[in-house]
Amino acid sequence: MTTPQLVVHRDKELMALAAAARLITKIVDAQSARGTASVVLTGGRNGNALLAALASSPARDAVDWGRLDLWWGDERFLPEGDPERNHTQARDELLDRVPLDPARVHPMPASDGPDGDNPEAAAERYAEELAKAARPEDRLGVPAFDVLLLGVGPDTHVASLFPEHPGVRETELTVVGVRGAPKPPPTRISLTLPAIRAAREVWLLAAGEDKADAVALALSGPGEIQAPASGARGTQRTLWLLDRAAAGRIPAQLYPPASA
Ligand SMILES: O=C(O)[C@H](O)[C@@H](O)[C@H](O)[C@H](O)COP(=O)(O)O
Repeated sequence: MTTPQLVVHRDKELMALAAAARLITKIVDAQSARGTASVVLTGGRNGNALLAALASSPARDAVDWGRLDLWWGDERFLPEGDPERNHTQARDELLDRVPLDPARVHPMPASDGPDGDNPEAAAERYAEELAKAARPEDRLGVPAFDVLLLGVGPDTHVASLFPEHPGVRETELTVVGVRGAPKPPPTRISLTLPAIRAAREVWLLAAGEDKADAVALALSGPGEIQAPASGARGTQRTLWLLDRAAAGRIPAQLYPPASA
């Protein structure tokens, strides 16, 4: 697994702007090399701040929006259009403002969809959608995402994989239903760590003093069951995008020398 790389920015606003610029460049490079790009979005304040920064970036339309595949790392299992859904928030921040190809935008199922209020069935449906999009050479029946974004919770959760919960222990399925999540709402759908680890690059976003303990813990080597963020690694790159407040308790030997 790739060793985590750390980049520390002055504050959360600058982190969002810099992460958005980084993502634009990544997508442009992928589209130039392969004619397409795929990104997995995350919910939460930092994930949404990145999308907002992307939407207002002067370089925004360097991206060929019609050749971008968008997936989600997790979703709150609520009715379509619910303001609490990550998909709804992503649409408000970015998706409804750029000319995406709707066929290439893959929201996770809603609780009023074909599977009703059964998160396990909805998770299975999403796993099938991922498998259909995967190429023969992709591992696990998951496309090799160019960038998979993850916010990091104060308990070191990523997506909807919480410490010591069943979802973080899953080693076979690529998508799981989550019940009784400590972070409301309690019912969710989430990629599993094996699916997350199929991504070329995994970028973890953490800003604010309330994340300092989680960042220090996740980087200091406990297992992924106790600290799910520590198991979120890309096949080519694992990048932690932090602000100084969230980086405040990282062990000295890990603190990047050239931090902003
Ligand atoms: O559905 C969700 O809530 C997210 O996917 C979740 O994993 C989030 O990214 C983290 O909880 C960090 O959230 P903040 O960035 O708001 O702290």
